[in-house]
Amino acid sequence: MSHQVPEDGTQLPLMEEFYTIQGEGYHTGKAAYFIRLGGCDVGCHWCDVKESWNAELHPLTSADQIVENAKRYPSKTVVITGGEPLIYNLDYLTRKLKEAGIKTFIETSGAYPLSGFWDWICLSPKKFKGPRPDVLNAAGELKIIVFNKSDFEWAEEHAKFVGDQCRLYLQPEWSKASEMTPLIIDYVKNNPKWEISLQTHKYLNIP
Ligand SMILES: C[S@@+](CC[C@H](N)C(=O)[O-])C[C@H]1O[C@@H](n2cnc3c(N)ncnc32)[C@H](O)[C@@H]1O
Ligand SMILES: Nc1nc2[nH]cc(C(=O)O)c2c(=O)[nH]1
Ligand code: SF4
Ligand SMILES: [Mg+2]
Repeated sequence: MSHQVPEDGTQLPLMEEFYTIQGEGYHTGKAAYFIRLGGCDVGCHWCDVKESWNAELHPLTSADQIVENAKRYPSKTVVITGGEPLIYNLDYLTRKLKEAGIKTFIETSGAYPLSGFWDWICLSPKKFKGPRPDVLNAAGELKIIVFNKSDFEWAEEHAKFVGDQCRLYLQPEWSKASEMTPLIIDYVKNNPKWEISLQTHKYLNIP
C-alpha cells in the first residue's frame, strides 16, 4: 500500500490540498486548509473519495512543501484527511505545522496507530476495519456514519470506548441522507448526548 513512502514522514502521497470551510462535525463552519493524503484499505463501500484509495496514484510530496503551502492561507488551521492519513507517520508534518503556528486537525477511521501532534482528532470508525484503542482514547469527537438502522446500535457500542469529554455525532451517509436524516433527528431527540452532523459543504456546493 504505502509503496516507496519513507517511514520518517518527510514525504507523503498528496492527493489534493484545498482551502475551504470544515463541513462536518464539531468544527463545522470554520475555514481550514485541507490536506488529503492518498492511500486507504478500509474499503467503505459508500466512501465518497474512492479516488484516494490507491496511494501510488498520488505523488510523493515533501512535508516541508505542504507546510509552506498551508502557510499562505488566512486560517491557521489545517485538516489532514485522506484516504486514511494514519497509514503514515504524521509526526514530522504535524511538528512542522505547529512550529509554523498552525493548528492540526485530523479526520481518521482510527484503523492505524496514532502518530502526529494534534489539536483535534475526529474519529469516524468503520465496521470494515475497526478503530484502535489509542485513537479511541484521544478522540475529541466520535462521528458515526449512519447508512442503515443497525448503525445506531453500533454507534452506542463505540461510544463506550471514548473519553468522557468526547463529543458524539451521527452523520447520515450521503446517498441515504433523505432516508436516514429523519431517523437521526428522532434518535438525537431521544438520546441527547448525541448530536447530528451534516456534510454541509455538499449542500453549499463547496469542496
Ligand atoms: C473520506 S474520509 C477520510 C478520512 C478517514 N479515512 C475516515 O474515514 O475518517 C472523511 C470523512 O468523510 C466521511 N464519509 C466518507 N464517505 C461518506 C459518505 N458517503 N457519507 C457521509 N460521510 C462520509 C468519513 O466517515 C470521514 O468522517
Ligand atoms: N468542506 C469539507 N469538509 C470536510 N470535512 C471532512 C472532509 C473529509 O473529506 O475529510 C471534508 C471535505 O471533503 N470537505
Ligand atoms: S476509511 Fe475513510 S477514506 Fe477509507 S474507505 Fe472509509 S471513508 Fe473512505
Ligand atoms: Mg469529504
